[in-house]
Amino acid sequence: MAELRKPIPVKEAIDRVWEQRRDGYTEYIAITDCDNRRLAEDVVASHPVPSFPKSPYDGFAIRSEDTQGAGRNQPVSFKVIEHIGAGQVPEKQLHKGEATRIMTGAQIPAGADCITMFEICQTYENDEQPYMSIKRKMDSGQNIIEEGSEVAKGELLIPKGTIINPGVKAVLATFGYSEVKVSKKPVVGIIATGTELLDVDEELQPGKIRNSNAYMIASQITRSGADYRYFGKLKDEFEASYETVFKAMDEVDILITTGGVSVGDFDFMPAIYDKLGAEVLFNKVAMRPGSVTTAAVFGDKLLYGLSGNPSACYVGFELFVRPLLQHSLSNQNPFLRRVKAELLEEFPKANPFTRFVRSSVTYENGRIHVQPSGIDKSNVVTSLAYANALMVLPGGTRGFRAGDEVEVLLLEDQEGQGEF
Ligand SMILES: Nc1nc2c(c(=O)[nH]1)N[C@H]1C(S)=C(S)[C@@H](COP(=O)(O)OP(=O)(O)OC[C@H]3O[C@@H](n4cnc5c(N)ncnc54)[C@H](O)[C@@H]3O)O[C@H]1N2
Ligand code: MOO
Ligand SMILES: [Mg+2]
Repeated sequence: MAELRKPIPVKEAIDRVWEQRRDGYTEYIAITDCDNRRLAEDVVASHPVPSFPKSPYDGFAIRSEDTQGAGRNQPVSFKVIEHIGAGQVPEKQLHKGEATRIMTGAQIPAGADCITMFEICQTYENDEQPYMSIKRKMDSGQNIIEEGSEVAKGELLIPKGTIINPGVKAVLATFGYSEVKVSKKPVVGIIATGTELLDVDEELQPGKIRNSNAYMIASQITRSGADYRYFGKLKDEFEASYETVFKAMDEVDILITTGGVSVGDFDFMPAIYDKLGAEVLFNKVAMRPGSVTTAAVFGDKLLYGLSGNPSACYVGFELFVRPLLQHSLSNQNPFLRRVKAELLEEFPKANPFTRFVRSSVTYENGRIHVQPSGIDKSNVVTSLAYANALMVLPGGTRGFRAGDEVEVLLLEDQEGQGEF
């Protein structure tokens, strides 16, 4: 008789692998290459921004006290003593009745305490000496971008773990990070098992299928920010499979196999764990799909035996592998973000085990809607194409109606959350 496995709750299975998490390594890479990587250190302002007081407009720098007598019929005149553009440093200090012609982004000259825009100034010349006049009073500090008004030196700007997007990059460049310290991508190995598997470029043959899981897992690994190494597909043969698994463990941080973990006559993964002497953390989880998902520790590395059934394999990766990769990439919120959504169509199946339904989340009029993205069977591959979420239907529930509120895990969200 086939071995009877005792299912453990999903949360407990996640806790068991979570205990095995490893901190990742860091590396420096060029700022041009760091998109979508995660910062491995806090970005702290090494200087104030701006680092000098500057003009927000093209106009004139003057002393506000010189405008006190100005009015609609009372222009006050200034002698223009210098002319500077952005990048030039003013050389002259302003005294009573003097102005500097100044462009946007240029440093404010000593003595000046406000900027008047060109649009409110009259300009003229007298004996080739330029002058300007204005007909309104100015306040001290008016139209001046003060040193440090945006950011003070020493301020924490972006915490470690943040994904580098265009805005983060602008900040990195502002503070001179030509090289950026990022979390090194962990390397995850992939082995597909199954005598029935054809390569993606092979014609279909009787009884055979193309290996879709290896490509799917590689893509999930990439989506979660890690690197993968593909060790190929193996026939269901014990010795050769054992050798490949044993050697692969040496070359990766985490190893994933797909297929061969159940109780079939050609499911060799359990025997491989045995021969390795790996400590099996679980081999049955109270969930659908993916109940056969297995995790084991070999040396200081985790070995995942994901199901061969495509949807079960997919869900197993997202629930049990992804959070550890996120941790090693220093994401402070390594778990999938969970939100509430309104179910758009009925889901009549009962759920003896917690069910993770491949689903499509849409946003309409500020509300989150969800519906299954296709056939809800473990062996189905096509429903994965439109899945951007997993609907979580707790074990013991008897089916759901359209309009019910359900929880969903967002698969393409970058923020995540702190707990499962
Ligand atoms: N007597 C029992 N039979 C089964 C049980 C059980 O508890 N008792 N569990 C079922 C469940 S649930 C699942 S899920 C599957 C898990 O099977 P395995 O993980 O052992 O995977 P395989 O047997 O190798 O393959 C299952 C299925 O998936 C296809 N497959 C495999 N690899 C790939 C791939 N790389 N790309 C695409 N499809 C793949 C394979 O052809 C099979 O159809 O076991 C149930 N049986
Ligand atoms: O491990 Mo299976 O996915 O529950 O059909
Ligand atoms: Mg099997």
